[in-house]
Amino acid sequence: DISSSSRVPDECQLVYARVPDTDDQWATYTMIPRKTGTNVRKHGDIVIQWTDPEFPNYMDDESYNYDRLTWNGQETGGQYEGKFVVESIVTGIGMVAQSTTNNGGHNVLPLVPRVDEGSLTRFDSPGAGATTSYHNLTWWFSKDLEAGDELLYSHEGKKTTIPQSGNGNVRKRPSLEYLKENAYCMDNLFPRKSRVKEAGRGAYATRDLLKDSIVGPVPVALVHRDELRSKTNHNDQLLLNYCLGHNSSNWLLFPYSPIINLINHYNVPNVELQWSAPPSSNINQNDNKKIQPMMLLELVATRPIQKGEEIYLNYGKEWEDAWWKHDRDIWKPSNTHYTPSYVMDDAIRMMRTEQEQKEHPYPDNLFTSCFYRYSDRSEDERATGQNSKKKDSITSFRWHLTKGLYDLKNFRPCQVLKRMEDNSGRSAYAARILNRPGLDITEIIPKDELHVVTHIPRAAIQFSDKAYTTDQHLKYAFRHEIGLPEDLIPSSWKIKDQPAIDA
Ligand SMILES: C[S@@+](CC[C@H](N)C(=O)[O-])C[C@H]1O[C@@H](n2cnc3c(N)ncnc32)[C@H](O)[C@@H]1O
Repeated sequence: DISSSSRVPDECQLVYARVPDTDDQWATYTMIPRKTGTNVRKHGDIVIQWTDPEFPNYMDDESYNYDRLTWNGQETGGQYEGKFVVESIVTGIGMVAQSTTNNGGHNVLPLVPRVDEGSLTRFDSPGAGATTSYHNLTWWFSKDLEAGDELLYSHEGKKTTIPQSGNGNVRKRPSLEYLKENAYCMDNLFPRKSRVKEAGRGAYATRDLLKDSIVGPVPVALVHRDELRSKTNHNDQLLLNYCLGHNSSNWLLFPYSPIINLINHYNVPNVELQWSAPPSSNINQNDNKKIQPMMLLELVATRPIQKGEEIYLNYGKEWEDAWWKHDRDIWKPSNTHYTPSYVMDDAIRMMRTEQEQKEHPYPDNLFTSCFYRYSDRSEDERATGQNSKKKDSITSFRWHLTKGLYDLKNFRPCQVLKRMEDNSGRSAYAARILNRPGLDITEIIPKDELHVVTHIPRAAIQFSDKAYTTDQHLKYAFRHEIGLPEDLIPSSWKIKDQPAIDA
């Protein structure tokens, strides 16, 4: 019996609540007025890259949306993690805020995530590759908001089975009293390096939390185990480590509210999970392309938690056994030379030309990319391209900054041909621009065209990791879902005729 007042502490600024007068729509609301340009929260979301997803055989249906939870990988910088398709799961604000297709109707915008290994390296850590390197994707307000306003982000292509408003109609602002009584606080947690060795990042309490109070809402999406088996790779998808499950069921639950995904395992936990309302038993498991009813768990404090304490969930004995086995018997340190792209970008100020790289190659796992928009060419420049009908025509373009050019979707492979100095004595480069999978059609350079761009500043060139070379693809990366107590698994989801998966 939790008194409603303990759900939303007075200082809470961000809440999750059912939209008034709807059955199944949930939204994220601000409890205080907000100013344009300020951050939604100081810390951002993590991003999980789902690489080259595959249709499980039995889901042989064109409309099956493996991308129902996701953004296009090129929006988060994940485009090179896979060979063909990369879907980015922006868990947190990217999923609990409503998306609007209403042009200009949004009031929050995302920044790009930071990329690093979070101190777990492949040379010395059994945890390498078991957690995501994409983190701290922060959001900012693009409009002033009043207390009680709903957060809306702009997302056209997002398919989703998570109940969403979709149409982006501006709804009546609920009263603060309604939110105080019915909402869940969503800023009780913040991210920081975990105190657990090898665990990566962790979740910490923003404020003192009472025993039995709700630490946060845990809306979950249904994911099938088959979706997480990668045929391209020897290993399961990284997403598995962020899912809740039990080996009596092939259905996994992916929690998607802010910071919840960062909670680590400890066998003396300070929180546990419970259903807010038991999931409706009429969920058609084999039909999860359809809109699923909202499924919501609650994270409850099992003892008083002090501000600044790390939050721990007991992932269960099976998870712990799997981890120790991994640590003792499976993991091996990497012994080949490796420099990730973000380290190289800090280290190298002057880019080498293709010619220079013959003598002085970059590490094998890297290549260079440029921020460039092919569709920015002027009429004249287009004409030169079209007139030279002969094969292997060379077209050239002078790089200049246009609005949105540094969006990650404009990031594409390029080969540095020449280094020059611009008028102010800074290095600038000429590079051949190449295609990659996933580009918009207007961005694809025709096969026989050699498209050279001059005057590219160093800042518009960066190192990229080749597909399947980053830590999340390591052969020995740990993979195991978080153990959900069996009594939380609805009996209709349990494996009946099929043998249980051995984990
Ligand atoms: C849901 S994630 C938790 C967040 C993760 N620490 C991060 O930085 O993204 C689960 C993963 O965290 C790591 N982890 C959690 N608890 C751990 C522990 N007690 N010891 C080692 N690794 C742990 C494991 O890699 C596990 O697969």
